[in-house]
Amino acid sequence: MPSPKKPAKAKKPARPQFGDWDQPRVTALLVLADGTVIEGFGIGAEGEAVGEVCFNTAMTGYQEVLTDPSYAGQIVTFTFPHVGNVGTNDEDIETTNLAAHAGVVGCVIKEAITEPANYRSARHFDKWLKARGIIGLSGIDTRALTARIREHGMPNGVIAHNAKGKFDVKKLKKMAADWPGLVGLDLAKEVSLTQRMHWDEMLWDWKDGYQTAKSSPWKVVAVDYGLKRNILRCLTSAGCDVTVVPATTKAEDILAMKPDGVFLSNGPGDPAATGEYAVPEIKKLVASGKPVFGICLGHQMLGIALGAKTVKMHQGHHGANHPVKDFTTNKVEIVSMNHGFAVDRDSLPAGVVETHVSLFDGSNAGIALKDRPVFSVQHHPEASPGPQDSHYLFRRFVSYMEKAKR
Ligand SMILES: NC(=O)CC[C@H](N)C(=O)O
Repeated sequence: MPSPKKPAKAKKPARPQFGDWDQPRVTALLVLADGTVIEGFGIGAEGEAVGEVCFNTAMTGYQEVLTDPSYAGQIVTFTFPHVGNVGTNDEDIETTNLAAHAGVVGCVIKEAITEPANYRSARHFDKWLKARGIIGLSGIDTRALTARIREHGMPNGVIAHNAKGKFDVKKLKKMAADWPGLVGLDLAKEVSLTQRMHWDEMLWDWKDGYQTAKSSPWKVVAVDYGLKRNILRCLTSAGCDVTVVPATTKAEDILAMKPDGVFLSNGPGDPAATGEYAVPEIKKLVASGKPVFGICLGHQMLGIALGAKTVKMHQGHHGANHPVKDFTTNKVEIVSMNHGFAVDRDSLPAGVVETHVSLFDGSNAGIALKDRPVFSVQHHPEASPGPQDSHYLFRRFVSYMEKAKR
């Protein structure tokens, strides 16, 4: 009897392509502290990381967002669906501390990453994420996640990527639930430069790229709590000769450098937790009478140094189209924002005025001392990414230095 024909061996399905929508395989998870598990495709580095999950509504500038040290301890969900499609380059990195992995621990995007299409692109976004150790997840309904954050606040969560799709979900749930969160967390000195650095690069120009400053009459010391490079470029382009110093630098050492003004940078973590190395030193800098300008974390810590309190926000502000009103000019500017804490306006002591307010939710966006050239804003006037409406603040700082010198 003829032997029955062997059935043809079933063809193994092709290995799922990276980020392929039709493939059912789950290679990444976002596990929230309340036990919610969101399944997606892994991108970037493999591993697990815990952080606070927030959303950012900017339509451009993902590379700047992901290298902004203010995002340390956070997982960013991009509401714009196409992230990664213009690739990455070495010029759009925001952190000053290239040695440290300063910035987000994870990112969540909707669509699969396409091949990069931009003349400035040097590297595929996926490879870049991997090289920076950023764990990513794609292919989920980022609108639903955003709506959830808007309603219930920013949850703590774990982002996990495993190419084999193997996860210990119970362990990840515990990891997310056990993480104490950003309140009380001091992260500024983790991301700060550890050595002084001189800065003379100006803002990017379409024709010439980054140029070096030729004349910089105003000597500024910038304290790096997680500084963004574009802030330094804005200072340089406004005529400042900038020396960046580590977060832990003493006020005496800063003043010994004889600056015309002192700049307090943005940065990650809880402003009320930065401890002895920041707020007490800022108090001394204010007492010196020198012009002082603070941005974001610098604004919040200046607020504390002046006697105000900071509070944790419900969903925070992370985007590039937030309206803010400047009471000193009565003008509205569209700004870039990235913060989860805010200065409580009701706690502002006598002598400190509110100069700016967020027109989204009425939260404080700027303060100034009545009798001294000391001021700060909650938003990011360097706008990287974002509109440039607030660049005038760097000129305001220079005008204070001019006045102080006269
Ligand atoms: N961009 C910043 O400087 C952020 C400040 C602070 N870490 C916050 O979340 O509010």
